Amino acid sequence: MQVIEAGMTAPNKKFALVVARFNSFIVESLLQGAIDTLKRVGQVRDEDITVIRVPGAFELPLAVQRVAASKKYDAIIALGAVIRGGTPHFEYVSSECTKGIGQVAMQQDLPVAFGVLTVDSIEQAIERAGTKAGNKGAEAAMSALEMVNLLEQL
Ligand SMILES: Nc1c(NC[C@H](O)[C@H](O)[C@H](O)CO)[nH]c(=O)[nH]c1=O
Ligand SMILES: CC(=O)[C@@H](O)COP(=O)(O)O
Repeated sequence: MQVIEAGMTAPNKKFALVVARFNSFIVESLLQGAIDTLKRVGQVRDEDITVIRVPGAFELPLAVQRVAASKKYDAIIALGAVIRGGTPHFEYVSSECTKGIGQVAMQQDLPVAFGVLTVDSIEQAIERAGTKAGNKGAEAAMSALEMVNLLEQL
């Protein structure tokens, strides 16, 4: 049996974090969690981390696509927080964001970690942005670190 899996340190890799500004009081915690993970776990240098900001989650896919096409980065981490309101708008924003980001990863053959919260309430968002349910930004960074190393072995 052969098992292929990868480590988490990536000291010579470049990472782009594409960050939605909407619900910034949540997303900034996701961003800090992601950056902390890249540096502390991945040993990624400060100069190898780039943050790109967009208005909201709906704009993430286009920016992620442009960043991927630049061929400047080894992985992308998309961060945002889509919080259900009183209309079906949540469904459209979250589905288009999710689908678009996934398509970029496949089309560009590049690790694109999904760190976008899609939650029913602010409380759920807070729980997943560094409190009792962890930090989805940090989790996305862990995925990016592993995938960068794994794809080099495939
Ligand atoms: N309601 C949320 C949004 N809505 C804004 C859209 O993402 C987009 O910026 C707007 O429709 C203009 O194109 N965005 C989030 O990131 N989170 C939300 O909860
Ligand atoms: C995800 C959204 O777009 C949502 O926050 C907007 O709220 P509403 O559905 O009340 O307009």
